[in-house]
Parts: sequence; C-alpha cells; structure tokens
Amino acid sequence: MFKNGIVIGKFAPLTRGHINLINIAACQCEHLKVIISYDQRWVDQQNVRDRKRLGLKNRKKWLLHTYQEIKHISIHVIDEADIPSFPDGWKEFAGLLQPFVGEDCAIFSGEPEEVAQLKQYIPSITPVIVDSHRTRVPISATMVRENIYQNWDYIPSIVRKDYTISVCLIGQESTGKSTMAMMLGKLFNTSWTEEYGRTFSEKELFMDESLYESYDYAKIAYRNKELEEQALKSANKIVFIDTNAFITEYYHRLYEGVSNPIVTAIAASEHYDYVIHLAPTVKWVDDGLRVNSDRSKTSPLFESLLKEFPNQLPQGRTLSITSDNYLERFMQAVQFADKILETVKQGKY
Ligand SMILES: NC(=O)c1ccc[n+]([C@@H]2O[C@H](COP(=O)([O-])OP(=O)(O)OC[C@H]3O[C@@H](n4cnc5c(N)ncnc54)[C@H](O)[C@@H]3O)[C@@H](O)[C@H]2O)c1
Repeated sequence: MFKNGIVIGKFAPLTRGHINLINIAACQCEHLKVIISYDQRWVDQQNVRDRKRLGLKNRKKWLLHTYQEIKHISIHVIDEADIPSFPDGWKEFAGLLQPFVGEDCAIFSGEPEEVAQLKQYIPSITPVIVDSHRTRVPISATMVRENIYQNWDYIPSIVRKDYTISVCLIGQESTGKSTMAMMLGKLFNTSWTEEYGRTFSEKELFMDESLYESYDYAKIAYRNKELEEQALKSANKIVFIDTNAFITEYYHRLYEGVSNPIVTAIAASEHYDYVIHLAPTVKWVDDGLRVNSDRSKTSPLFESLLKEFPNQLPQGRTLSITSDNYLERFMQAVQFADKILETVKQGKY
C-alpha cells in the first residue's frame, strides 16, 4: 500500500478504461489524486462536436460524478497553457506535477514510456504500470472520439449524457406527442420524457385548468428541463423529449393572452439536435384536460409562435409530419430516428 498515488490523463472523454485504471490505483494507496492534464490548444484542434464537449468543466464534472462517494480519491487539474504542447514539454510538465507528489508516492499509468519520462524529472515517484495492453477494457479515448456511438458500451452514463442525440417533439394539443415519444422510446430502447404540465394539472390543479396562475408555467418549464436531464442520464444514444418550454409558452399565451417573460426566455434559448413537428391533422381527442377543440383558434397562435421562435424548427434537422394517419405519422418518425442513428453510427454528427 502506498501513502499517495497519482493518475494523470486527458480523460477526453472519460472511458471505462480510465475507470479501470483509477479503481486499480485507488486499491493500492491511501490517497489517490486523479489529475486532468488540460491543454486548450489540443481542444481547439478537435471537431466541432468535441470542442463543445471536451472543455475542462465537462471533464472535471465527469470525474467528480464518478468518484464523489469515494473519499480517498480527489480530482485536480494541471493547465498546460504555459508549457510546450505534449510531447515537447516533459520537463515543464514534471514541474507542474511536482506539487502533487506526496510522500511514498506511486504514479499509476498504462503508458510505460510516459512514466519513465516523468521518473527522470521526479525520481522519488514509483511507477506502477496497469494493464498496458488494455485487456480488461480494450478501448482508448481516441477510439471513442473517432466513433463514440459504436463504442457506447465503453463510456460511463455521465459521459453518454453529453453525447446523446436529443429529439424534441412539438405540436399543438392532441397531436400525439406524448404517445409518439413513449412509443419511440420503447422501440429504440431508450428514455423519453413525459410532459410535466399534465402531471402538474392532475396533481396540483385537480384537472381544473382554470386554476392555473401565470407563475405556474415557469415551474412547468423548469421541471421539464430537469426531466430532460434525468432522461439524458439513462438514454441509449438518442432521447425523445415530449414537449418543451416553447409549448409551455404557447399554452401561457393561449390561456393568459400575454407572454410569460421567463418561459419566453427559456423557449428562445432551447436547442435540440433534431425536432419532430406534429401537425394538427389528426382528430382532436378529449382526454379530460383538453379544452381547445377548435383548431381554427389555436393554429394561428401556434403558427405565429413558430415564426417568433425560429430556433424551434432548426433547418435541416426538423421533420414536419403532416399526415392524418397515425401509422404513417409513426413510421415517418421511426425512419427519421433510424436515419439519425445511422448517420451518427458512421461517425458523422
Ligand atoms: N506538455 C507535455 O509535454 C506533457 C508531458 C507529459 C504529459 N502531458 C499530458 O498528460 C497527458 C497524459 O495523459 P494521456 O494522454 O495518456 O491521457 P489519457 O486520458 O489518454 O489516459 C490516461 C491514462 O489512462 C490509461 N488508459 C487509457 N485507456 C485505458 C484502458 N482502456 N485500460 C487501462 N488504462 C487505460 C492510459 O494508459 C493513461 O495512463 C497528455 O495527453 C498530456 O496532455 C503533457
């Protein structure tokens, strides 16, 4: 047992291979420091998708989420901004690492050459090579970045969350959003969200929508966002979102006659990878909550809101379903999701 241990990595992104290394290291020392070596120059060279996801905040969050309950593991950062980029700055990197090196300190790594380089500059450390052939988890972060969706099994759920493709279903009342989100989620073996507005009406207003106050809409919009976060954590590459703040704002304008500034702000900043817009071409069904059967009143409002919030129908990433046949609507949505998954499986994003 060592008194102190160190694991260094880019963790870009965190993989189960890194987790294997950290776990094995943690079993062999009293206190383990996991150090993220961060180089913004390296991030700037990545593709658009990874530039957005591989910033320091995400990398630190992924490690903290994974190890928060294990008290003898702590997470640290070395910023390489002022030293030559890897692999030209070994001496300078060792200088940055030195303050983390404690008494009786082992450095755990799968890279024998890298540890040998560090040992030259910090002779007190004891190198411990762990699974350098990557037999337990045969993956590298480079392979994951090259095709994250084919290597989905190798990344922890906290990282999956940030790479999951979101598909939001929008449309007026009684256009089949909730059923469609649920059916797609079940078919694609993934998560979906259930509209919180409905739960709120049932539990807080006892199905009497005349009891809505303007401020309730902001609560609904926030709660929907929390439910999205939750669904992302358990998603299998793709997630289906039933209703967003834009729809909450539509209801606010319908019932209150004016905009809700909080909900408007959320709706205007909403971004989903893809959107399915369900047109009100199917029969209006009374589910006990709905009161807007006259679509000649609701459609003009909905259409004007779509113009006001152009982010809600992103160009090239929106499927508009206008068929009046439920089977056709469902099959179009399924084909859309198939195509999205095919594109991402090929490593395109
Ligand atoms: N500026 C410089 O000159 C300089 C010098 C030294 C180090 N550094 C920095 O330190 C970083 C070193 O980290 P890295 O690139 O090796 O990080 P990494 O995130 O790729 O790997 C971190 C550790 O996890 C191990 N690992 C990865 N996949 C594994 C698997 N499937 N099974 C078991 N172990 C696995 C690696 O062998 C390594 O020890 C460099 O990228 C660089 O940023 C910079």
